[in-house]
Amino acid sequence: MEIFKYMETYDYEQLIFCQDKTSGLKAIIAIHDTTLGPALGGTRMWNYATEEEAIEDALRLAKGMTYKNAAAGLNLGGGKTVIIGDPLKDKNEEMFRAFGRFIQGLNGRYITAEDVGTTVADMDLIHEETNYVTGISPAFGSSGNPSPVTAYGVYMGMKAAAMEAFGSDSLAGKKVAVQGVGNVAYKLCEFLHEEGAILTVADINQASVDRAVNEFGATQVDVSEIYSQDVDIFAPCALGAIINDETIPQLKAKVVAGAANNQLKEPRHGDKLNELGIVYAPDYVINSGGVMNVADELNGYNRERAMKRVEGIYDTIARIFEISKKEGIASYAAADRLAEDRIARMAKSRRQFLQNGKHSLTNR
Ligand SMILES: NC(=O)C1=CN([C@@H]2O[C@H](COP(=O)(O)OP(=O)(O)OC[C@H]3O[C@@H](n4cnc5c(N)ncnc54)[C@H](O)[C@@H]3O)[C@@H](O)[C@H]2O)C=CC1
Ligand SMILES: O=C(O)CCC(=O)C(=O)O
Repeated sequence: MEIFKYMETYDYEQLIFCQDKTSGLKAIIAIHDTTLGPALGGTRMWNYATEEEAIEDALRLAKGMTYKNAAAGLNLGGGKTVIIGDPLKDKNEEMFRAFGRFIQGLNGRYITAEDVGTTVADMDLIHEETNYVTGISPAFGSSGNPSPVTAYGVYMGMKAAAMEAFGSDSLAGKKVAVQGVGNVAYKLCEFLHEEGAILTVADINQASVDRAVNEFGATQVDVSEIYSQDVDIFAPCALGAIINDETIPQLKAKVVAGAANNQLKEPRHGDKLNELGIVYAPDYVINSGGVMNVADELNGYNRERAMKRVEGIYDTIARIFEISKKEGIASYAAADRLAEDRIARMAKSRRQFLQNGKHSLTNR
């Protein structure tokens, strides 16, 4: 991989490698764009097969956060960290504290949070060394685990997508197939069940499935059968790249709305959904409740204020469908346009401010 070429092509600002021999820390912090503010994005811990794979993941995820934060209306840029290692075997206190010191060294350019493989307890360790961390324990006056809030945002976004597809945002009686019933989807299923939706679930973890079956009357299907269920809504809440050439022909659902990041294998798969008249709620918008929640900590956490912002995901998704129809583009492209326009407007207004400042200085 030619790193500088890649960074130049996709406008990355900074890539930082952090190594600590004592703890075994090998972390890569990618900062994509800080036009809107400091880069905020979680830390993923994963057993990457190669260093190149880890770098690519960090870069790809950081760019995703630029778009997610911009579309969410946050004054934050995009960044992400990957730690190379097995989250079940390789974690230790020194590792997260060493990582905290590296973050502190960036003096606020990057703020971290949880992601796959990291927990609130890990964030608390980072917090021993730096304040540039969110998603720490409620004991510190913070927001804690973001998953239930993410789930509420997905529920709101799913309602907006139902409005678009069915002319009503009521999910009562709607059949929903949920792929993966982990932290986010468990809570999503609770919201859906309370409203009277009929649930079908699949997960590689039988205990997670059993919980949804017992508590919400869900029907279990094999993981390979979740795409082809005769349902109204497909909610991907596990893996990325699950909307692809193999799965699209299987879909009977009229709506795709779920929590998973990077759902489209390639942009053309979003175009295909659009051609088929399947309403797709763009992933980084519908799942932005988590980041809205942790970002609220930066102003002194207020649950009510955070939830109010998360509720707004309904309107943002509805607006994206409007842009999509008006411009004749797929919803994923409309979401990108919304995010890019906001960044461009802010960059312009900042430039004007700087120019004005410079003129007044020159005139003195
Ligand atoms: N937790 C949060 O606040 C946020 C989560 N997301 C995304 O939402 C998704 C879910 O996140 P969490 O619930 O936190 O993760 P999780 O790890 O708690 O849940 C994922 C579930 O998917 C299951 N799974 C894995 N492979 C599967 C397969 N092939 N078929 C069916 N199920 C499978 C796992 O067993 C697990 O139960 C992820 O893509 C994550 O990146 C996005 C934004 C925020
Ligand atoms: O939700 C979080 O914990 C942090 C934000 C983030 O990294 C994400 O939304 O993917």
